[in-house]
Amino acid sequence: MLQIPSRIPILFTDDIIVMPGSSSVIKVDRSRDLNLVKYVIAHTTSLRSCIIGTIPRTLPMEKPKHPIGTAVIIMQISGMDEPPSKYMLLVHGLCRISVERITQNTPYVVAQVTQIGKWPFEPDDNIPNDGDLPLLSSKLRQSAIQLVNALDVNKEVLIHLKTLLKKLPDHALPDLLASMLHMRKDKKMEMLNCLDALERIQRIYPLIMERIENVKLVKIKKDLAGSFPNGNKIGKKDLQILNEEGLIKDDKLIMTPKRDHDSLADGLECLEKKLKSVGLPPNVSKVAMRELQRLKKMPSALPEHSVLLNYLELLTDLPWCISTTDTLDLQKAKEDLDKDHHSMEILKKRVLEYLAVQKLKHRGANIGGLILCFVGPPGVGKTSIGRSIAKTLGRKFHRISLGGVCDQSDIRGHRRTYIGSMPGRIISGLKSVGANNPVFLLDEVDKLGKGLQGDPGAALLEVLDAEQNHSFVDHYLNVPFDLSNILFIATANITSTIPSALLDRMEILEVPGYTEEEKITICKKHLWPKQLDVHGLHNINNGAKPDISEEAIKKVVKMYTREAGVRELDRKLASICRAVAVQATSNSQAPLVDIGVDDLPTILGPQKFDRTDLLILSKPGVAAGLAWTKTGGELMYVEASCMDRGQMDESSIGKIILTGQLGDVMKESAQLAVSWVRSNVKKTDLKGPKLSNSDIHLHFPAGAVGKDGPSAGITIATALVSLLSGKLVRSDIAMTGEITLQGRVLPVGGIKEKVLAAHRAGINKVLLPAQNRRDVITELPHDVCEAMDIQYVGSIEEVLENAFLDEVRIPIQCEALMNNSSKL
Ligand SMILES: Nc1ncnc2c1ncn2[C@@H]1O[C@H](COP(=O)(O)OP(=O)(O)OP(=O)(O)O)[C@@H](O)[C@H]1O
Repeated sequence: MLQIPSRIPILFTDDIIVMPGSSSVIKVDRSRDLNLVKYVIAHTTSLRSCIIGTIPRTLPMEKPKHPIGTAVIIMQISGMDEPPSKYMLLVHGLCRISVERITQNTPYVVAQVTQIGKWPFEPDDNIPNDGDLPLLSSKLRQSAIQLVNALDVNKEVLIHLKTLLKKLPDHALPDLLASMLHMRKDKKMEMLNCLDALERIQRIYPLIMERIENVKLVKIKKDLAGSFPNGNKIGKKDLQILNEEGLIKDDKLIMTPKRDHDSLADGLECLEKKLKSVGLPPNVSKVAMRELQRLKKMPSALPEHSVLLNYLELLTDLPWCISTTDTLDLQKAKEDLDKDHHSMEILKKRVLEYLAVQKLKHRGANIGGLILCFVGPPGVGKTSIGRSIAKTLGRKFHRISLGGVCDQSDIRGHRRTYIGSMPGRIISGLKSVGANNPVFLLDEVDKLGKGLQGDPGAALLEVLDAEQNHSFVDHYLNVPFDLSNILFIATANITSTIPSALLDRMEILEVPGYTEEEKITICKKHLWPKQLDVHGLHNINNGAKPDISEEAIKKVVKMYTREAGVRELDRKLASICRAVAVQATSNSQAPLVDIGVDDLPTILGPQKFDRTDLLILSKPGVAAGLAWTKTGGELMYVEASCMDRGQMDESSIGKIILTGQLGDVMKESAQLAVSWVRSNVKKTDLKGPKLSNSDIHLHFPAGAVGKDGPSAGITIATALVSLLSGKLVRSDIAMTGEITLQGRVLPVGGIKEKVLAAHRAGINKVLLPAQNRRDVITELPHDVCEAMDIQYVGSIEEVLENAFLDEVRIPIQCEALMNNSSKL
């Protein structure tokens, strides 16, 4: 027995009135309704267990005290979470409800409701089985079957409808018929508000009879059409004839279906013409024509009708043979790219190479689909250079944000078997740009999720694979579309979370963070003029344009931001522009035209960072390392401490305690460093605690941020040696490098980011693995190389030589090995 909960979430509907026993598609795009989808429907484990109420929206003056609505279950949900968010819900009506009171208004509406009646297929004891009702009901059932017989529908639909009409209990029949008939909203609302079963039958019966008449008339009209001079249009004279033949009542030809039918027929004709003119490939055209024929035979009242119509319209909207012409002027392209973005030389070079090849391709050469992937910290311009590449090439641009996408139908679309199904983002994107060779920016490809609904990464593989993507089949479209002309550009912060098969198909281009000098130039040339534009400050007070001094920019970069990219810097400039705008529009103050260092504290508040806020290492057991994170390089201190082993501990060696959310590789690296220290610092004359008698605790602040990778190896070893020797590590030195059991120092990644982070933090000396010398030469800007004292180390011994203020004499056991290690 169906029991509706007494408190259920409510969805207000505009045009749709859901009748009990019928299915409807509801569009959800208002914010409170979107919240309902996000917070309630998306969180249920099974969609069908989620019962909500739908209430038709009424005008304020006719608002009833206890509105009547329908309790529904959700059958299917589809849509986009990307702004502007929009969902389509396929719902099935259960029974009427009466709203007693609204108990919650935000973030979505919840109401206390009373259930009215039962589920259509449940026998209702309150309905009398003698008297007028069964009699009228059987008449209605016969008429409904007569109407269905008269309709021009295919055999299966006919059988289905007739079985349904025969099976339905008396009390549910009028509701189902009301959902099938074309009725005005107010009439349908009256049906919903009508709580008496007999009265419902009395209301629907004349409508069914009228519809039977209309269908008959349409048929007669069709038969007679040839004999009228106007073809399908019936004139006054013709009406006279029809009247004489008794086919017209009260001088009126009530033909709601006639109008629908005609406009529909016109629409279908138009659609057919379009399908023939958009250049569908032969195999697609065959499918389209077959579906069109099916559509023509289908009654428009069937939900599948609109599904098929939408599908065919999509076929006409897709750019099957529309493409933009590439601008292949290399010189101009270089100028354009330089104009939009400072630095980023590797990227620009690669784009120019691509253009050169494209130019040759036009002369007969051929290259496979190109997929570039820009990897780098946030705010370094990965997305915006993608946009500028499209502009340079003269192609359309479309951005697809993949962050958090965990359903493969987001990429490949939903199968068309359900109402409310939609194509995937690739096909939707092509529809919106209207050209088949756009630049598609797949943003945040490293944040693709994996959910119960399949792996979107696998779906992307098919999109990006040059071998397959010339015949990509979207589930909704169900015919192949050639994606090989699209220039795909992906962006990511890190490569480690990109599925390896996907990574394999992309050409990785690293976009490292900027140096201070680069940031200042970007600010002067790009960000400041852009912010002036955005804030309408290009022309304040007699053409004067606010200017910001280089010193002020430098201070904002150094003291108010600490980032690899320029996003925060951009935000700070926006704050400055807002302050200037306020002054420019207030009558009491003179407009601020030259912004200097002294204006910054009033506008931006106290500075956030201080060059001198580096840790002055005042205790043994601490060393500064350099870490690479997805937001750029960072200075990371490693802390080591020793304590007596616990009484209960029977083992011969002390424990190693690691804290600071370390990944597996980093844990192993810490163990390696400890083992090296244990095995090489034995016969010691060191003053600190003895390793063999102690538990070692290594901590990596900040504890809440996850860390991984082997590059902290030499820093951990240095911190331990400092602890054991009681000597301080130099405060002005930072290091990075992987350690081996033999004490060799191996190369690590992210060198540019790490050195820049040290530079930003005011550290002047860094220890880097000898094998990373090449990266420093090729990646680091000259001014940073000049400013930094970079020491290359091949063994941990060399690290220790450089890391301490006074020389630390460590009696290393296998000295010969250590001395040779840098040559290994
Ligand atoms: N080299 C540059 N020259 C000019 N402007 C730049 C440069 N680098 C970044 N910008 C500007 O910085 C802002 C942020 O860039 P963008 O949004 O493209 O960063 P992103 O690397 O895509 O970041 P995320 O990884 O967070 O998506 C943009 O306004 C962009 O124009």
